[in-house]
Amino acid sequence: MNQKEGLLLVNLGTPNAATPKAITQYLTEFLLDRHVVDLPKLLWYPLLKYRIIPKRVPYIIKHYQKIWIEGSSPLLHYSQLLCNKLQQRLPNVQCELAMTYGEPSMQSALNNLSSCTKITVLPLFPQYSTTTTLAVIDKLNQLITLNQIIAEINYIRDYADHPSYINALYLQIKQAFEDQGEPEMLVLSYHGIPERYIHKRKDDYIKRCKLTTQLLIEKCQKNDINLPIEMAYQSKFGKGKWVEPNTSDVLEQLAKQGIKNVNVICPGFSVDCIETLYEIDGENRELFFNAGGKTFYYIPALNDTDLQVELVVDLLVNN
Ligand SMILES: C=CC1=C(C)c2cc3[nH]c(cc4nc(cc5[nH]c(cc1n2)c(C)c5CCC(=O)O)C(CCC(=O)O)=C4C)c(C)c3C=C
Ligand SMILES: [Fe+2]
Ligand SMILES: [Fe+2]
Repeated sequence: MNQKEGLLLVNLGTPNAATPKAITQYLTEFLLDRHVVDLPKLLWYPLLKYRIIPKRVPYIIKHYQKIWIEGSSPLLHYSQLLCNKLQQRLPNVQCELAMTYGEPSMQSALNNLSSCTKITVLPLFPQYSTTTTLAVIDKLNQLITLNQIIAEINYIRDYADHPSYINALYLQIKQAFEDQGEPEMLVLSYHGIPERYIHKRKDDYIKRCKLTTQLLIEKCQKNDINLPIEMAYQSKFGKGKWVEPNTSDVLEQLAKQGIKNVNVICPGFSVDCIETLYEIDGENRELFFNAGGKTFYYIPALNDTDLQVELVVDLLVNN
């Protein structure tokens, strides 16, 4: 039988326009998913619709507008560029992009892959989490049942400790240091999660982030990059307790302790998005300067670089 192979890249999702309507639609779909927020629906739905969304949308719309690239959200822009480059690099594999929330939908990507007999699914989250990766797997499994898909499906659970990923991050850091000079301190900032998910769901996300950090530090030290490296968690949302330390607190403390020059990299974000371009390179940069810091450089995500393309090729080959 003629085997046709497909690769399905899945990222989180993002508004399709920097307008109140599009942002409302995106946030509503995303935050109603029980993988993301697990409060009882009867309580959460009215709170989200009448309190959180009306407050959040006017706040983040300005941020989205500032970072918008060529008519689209950076998350979609870079994910699409990556998918296009992978298609050129792998002419015998059909490459498709989907988002867990919004467009391009997983249903449309599966329709496009309907002639494939084997599909590898790569959630673009280097560290597994029930809030992101499991949301992709559960949604896809529902669609597979609904559409009676019989192709062989392989999921890549995560790649937090994959040598090609660690090497790509290391090379991205090395390049930044060559271009900008080595800073006094490097901060690794990962997206946070509510602390209760670690125990309630046995989410091993924090373990996976710590493993990436440990391997990256070892890789840097083996290659004579010996500056102090700290890890922290960003993007806290809502009132409950999230994992710590918080990136903003760490940066503020560093500046107050007299550290003048930092670089920040966000290893958990495969492509740049509002959380890296605005929260880190906008808000946290300003906070660091206000606390006494002098130089702040955000090291870009792997995006559609050759490093990221080759990383995905390696993940596919080893699967
Ligand atoms: C309870 C709320 C949230 C959890 C849990 C959460 C986990 C989580 N998110 C990412 C990656 C991304 N999140 C992004 C945006 C974003 N995240 C939340 C909330 C939770 N995330 C919100 C409300 C938003 C929207 C922006 C905002 O209002 O601040 C994005 C970027 C999307 C974009 O449009 O650019 C990414 C990527 C991970 C990896 C993660 C858990 C590990
Ligand atoms: Fe998030
Ligand atoms: Fe944020």
